[in-house]
Amino acid sequence: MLKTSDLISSCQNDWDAYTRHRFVCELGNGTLPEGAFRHYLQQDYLFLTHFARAYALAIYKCDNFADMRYPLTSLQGTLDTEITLHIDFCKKWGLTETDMMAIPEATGTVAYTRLVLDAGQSGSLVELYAAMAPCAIGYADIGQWLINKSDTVFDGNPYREWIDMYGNDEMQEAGNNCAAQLDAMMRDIPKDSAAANRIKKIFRDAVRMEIAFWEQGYQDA
Ligand SMILES: Cc1ncc(C[n+]2csc(CCO)c2C)c(N)n1
Repeated sequence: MLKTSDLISSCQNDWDAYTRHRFVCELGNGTLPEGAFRHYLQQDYLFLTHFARAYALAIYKCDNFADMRYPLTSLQGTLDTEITLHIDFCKKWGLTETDMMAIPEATGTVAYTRLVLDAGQSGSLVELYAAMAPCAIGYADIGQWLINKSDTVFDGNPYREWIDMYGNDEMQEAGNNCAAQLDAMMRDIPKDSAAANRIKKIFRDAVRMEIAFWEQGYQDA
């Protein structure tokens, strides 16, 4: 039966390009140009707005109370942890929340978020989760990798809070829960079925969007 690990291995090159991207390495050793990080943060604020809507859409698509708990908890995590940290970060970098709301969405932000929302609107709940999974699983993987990487700089790294947030236990748990939820939903889908191929394509497209999201930080800064 189809598993999250199959989705990753079916696009391993793209997965590695996403989770080991130059942007990630430069965050880790503190050499990322400030403009690239500022641009990323601004766009990520807008990204998270739509990602929160996608969790709300997942709640809408659930047909029982028990299933609603997973997207509800994730939505709360996004609002309470990630968005709060972004707002604090932005203040530190001289941007208010009003400034951030007024910034136009970059094309990569529009492309990624609308791809996720379209997967949910036009597809099933499992397809929506497949589009959302690279986000939580990938960032947990990145956070843990950076925390353990020998050349990661902690003291004096301007991006340290970012590393600490994505490397902490709560994020690891969020990544594991996301994979477990997806595994449970794909339990009855045979590996080489048409349904499996559709899910693999959605997952891979979202991974490609994550790569483009890192890239746009450099291009538009
Ligand atoms: C482009 C982009 N991709 C992934 C994340 C990480 N992230 C967003 S929502 C969420 C789930 C738990 O809150 C996680 C881990 C990000 N911030 N920006």
